[in-house]
Amino acid sequence: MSRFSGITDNPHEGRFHQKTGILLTNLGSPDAATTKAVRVYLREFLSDRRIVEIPRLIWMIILHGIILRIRPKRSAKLYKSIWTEHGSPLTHITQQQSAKLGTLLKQQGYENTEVVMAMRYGNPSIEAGLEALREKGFTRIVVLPLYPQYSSPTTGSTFDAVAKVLGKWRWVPELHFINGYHKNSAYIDALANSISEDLQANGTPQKIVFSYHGMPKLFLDNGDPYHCLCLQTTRLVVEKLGLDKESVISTFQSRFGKAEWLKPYTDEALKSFPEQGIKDIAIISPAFSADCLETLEEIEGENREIFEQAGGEKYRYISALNDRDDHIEALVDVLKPNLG
Ligand SMILES: C=CC1=C(C)c2cc3[nH]c(cc4nc(cc5[nH]c(cc1n2)c(C)c5CCC(=O)O)C(CCC(=O)O)=C4C)c(C)c3C=C
Ligand SMILES: [Fe+2]
Ligand SMILES: [Fe+2]
Repeated sequence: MSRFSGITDNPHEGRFHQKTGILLTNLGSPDAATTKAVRVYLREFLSDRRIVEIPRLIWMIILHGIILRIRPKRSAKLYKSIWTEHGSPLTHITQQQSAKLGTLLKQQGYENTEVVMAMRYGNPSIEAGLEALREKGFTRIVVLPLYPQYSSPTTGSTFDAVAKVLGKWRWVPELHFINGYHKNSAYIDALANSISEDLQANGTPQKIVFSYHGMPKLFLDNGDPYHCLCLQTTRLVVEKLGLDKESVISTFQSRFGKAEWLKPYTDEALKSFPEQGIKDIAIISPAFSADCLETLEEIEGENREIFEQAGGEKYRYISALNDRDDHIEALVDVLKPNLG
């Protein structure tokens, strides 16, 4: 058998058309909200060298000896609390985004495009997504990871997965990899719109918290730009809305393990607000392009409780951009320079 795979029924001229396949990716979820499915998912996720950088042998002992014995049960319970009739919110919303993006591209005149969604961990896999595009004859592929702020554990890891698959292909496609869009003006507009809609409906809170997914501080120290890109997104949204700088804060959530992560931590900030007299807040998570465990359970549930137990009175979560029209328009804007 050959080392490299290919489609062998090439109709010669037929495969050289200028069609662009778009692979829309996100992080991924377990296949079900069960301990077993979560264990499979976490094994793949936490074995990724971009996610956990501690020496391999030590990490494998910790992962298989401790974490995969304890965490799946706990995480499955959390997943159960957010699971819907369509399954994982993250997967379902990514499917909706993918369908709407495909339609909007066609409406805007990009007839020769097709969108396929894939997940970095779990299903549908990046390999399946790329294979589907190859089967359909796309020899030009744009990969758009739905992480506005580049980071090595997310965007970098998606690149690894794409490269691993394409490294086995005989005919490597013309590849465009979008490594972020944290300051794209249409993305900033969509965030600003979602905030101003909330302010109009619910009034202006004392503080707007921009809570980004965290990462070990060591990644920043070693050159990961994510922290700076997050702060830049916040600044641009604040400027767009003409907000007072003092009325917003950028924080980092979802700590994992004992090492120091990016600060300030969301939960600690929320706990400290009421004693400073800040009892009315709105919270938004711009790094999540779709609602998921980390927003629906952690921000909506756990963090609300922390704030209220500390004496907070009004707490509202502003949803991820999900399949809002202005979000899908922003994705088209991000894609445009790569559509040929
Ligand atoms: C272990 C280290 C982790 C790093 C570094 C990390 C970075 C990171 N993650 C996202 C986006 C998401 N993460 C999600 C879940 C999740 N993240 C980690 C760990 C790290 N993430 C774990 C172990 C989990 C699984 C849930 C759990 O068991 O607690 C999700 C949600 C997935 C879902 O199914 O809903 C997203 C999305 C970003 C943007 C990021 C960047 C620094
Ligand atoms: Fe994460
Ligand atoms: Fe920074």
